[in-house]
Amino acid sequence: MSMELSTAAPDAPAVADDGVWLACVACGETFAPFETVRYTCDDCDGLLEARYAEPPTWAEFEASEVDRGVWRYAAALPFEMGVSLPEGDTPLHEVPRLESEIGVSRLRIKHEGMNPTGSFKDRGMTVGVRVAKELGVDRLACASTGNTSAALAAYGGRGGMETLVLLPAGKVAAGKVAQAALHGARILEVDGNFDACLDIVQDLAERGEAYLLNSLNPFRLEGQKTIGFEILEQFRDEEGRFPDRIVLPVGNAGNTAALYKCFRELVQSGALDEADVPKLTGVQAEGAAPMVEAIENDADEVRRWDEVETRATAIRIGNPVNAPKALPGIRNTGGTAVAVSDEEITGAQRALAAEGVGVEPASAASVAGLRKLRDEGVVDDDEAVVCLTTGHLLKDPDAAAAAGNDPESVPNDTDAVLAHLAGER
Ligand SMILES: Cc1ncc(COP(=O)(O)O)c(C=O)c1O
Ligand SMILES: N[C@@H](CCOP(=O)(O)O)C(=O)O
Repeated sequence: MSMELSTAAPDAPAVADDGVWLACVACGETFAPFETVRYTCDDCDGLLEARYAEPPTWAEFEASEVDRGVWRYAAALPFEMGVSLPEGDTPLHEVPRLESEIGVSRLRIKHEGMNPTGSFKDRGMTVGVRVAKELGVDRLACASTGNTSAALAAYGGRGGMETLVLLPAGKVAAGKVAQAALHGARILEVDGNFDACLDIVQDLAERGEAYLLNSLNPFRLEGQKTIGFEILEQFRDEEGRFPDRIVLPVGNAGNTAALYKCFRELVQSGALDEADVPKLTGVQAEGAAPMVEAIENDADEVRRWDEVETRATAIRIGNPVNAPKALPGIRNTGGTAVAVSDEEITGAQRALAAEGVGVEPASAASVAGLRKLRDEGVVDDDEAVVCLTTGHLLKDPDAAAAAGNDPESVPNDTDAVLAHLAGER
């Protein structure tokens, strides 16, 4: 089964339902999409992806009844509408000071922290929960470093379903645990890292105890694919040109896989020239960088890291399950991957915040990675770049407080406040 950028649109197999089916990216076997719950290939256990008889065109998006957000791109999704809050339509910020400091021809920040629960996961959940309804399941579950659990709890709650989230104990930022709790999820804290939580959730799903809504679920990635459509439309409207490169943080590698799928579908329909496909450039924290290791070693598979650590807890992941989809995405678009230190991440978080863009640490990894690749000469000064920032600053208030200014105590008196500001004590 080809994961090449440029392949002809596939003919619909007999199992297709209204022009949609699931295909194994490893062996090519096809499956009916909504007949039974399935996450991986029955034959070889490979990853599945949704396929469409008609890949999408810009004209279909422009003709959409929904004028913004994820469901504007329904022509590229398995349904016309999902369980929606609504999500998507996030801003593409200009950051002139960072642009000139890093030294690229154009830099924009796609701030996915502006989604309803504060991260890109909402785009996946609106589709994933819709599919869960189609399949008739009643309990949804995920493993999470935090954001997936917040989105699952909100969208599952909205859909009137039971939600169960497994978190690595003590390793999830406060804002995210609070979201999952208030949106009504049952929270299980596991004495292990995210990858261990995902192993358990996969076992639960295989035993039919819950419907898994991590990015191993191919329909989650269909929703996340709309980040790509939106970036291309926003960037093109603004400048009449597509970005040369999209830089993004990588954890479980779902977004990398989803963006690559977006580009492949547009190339298939003729909506995007292969030469205009942005270079997918992944960034990981040094303490959790198995994808970077695989790219640097030109390896076909990613080695699972059992010990992972980083201040950017959202990407504290050692076994990126979407690697078989994401590695071709990086390679076939001419991109690369780079690891950054926690200090570099915090520096980028501060620089974004100074321009009014508040992001959580994992999100700032994209900007830290761009800075590093520019310093190393991997990124050219004439490139137009979009950095994806994946989650909102308030997700991790402790990290924000630690990276920001300390509050100063002053007396309850205006003259004393003025004296304090003038440097007298
Ligand atoms: C804020 C944030 N950024 C980045 C990532 C990594 O995204 P992906 O797993 O799609 O690589 C995650 C979760 O994995 C996240 O929560
Ligand atoms: N950062 C993620 C990790 C799980 O990723 P998923 O995309 O596979 O759900 C999170 O927020 O939990």
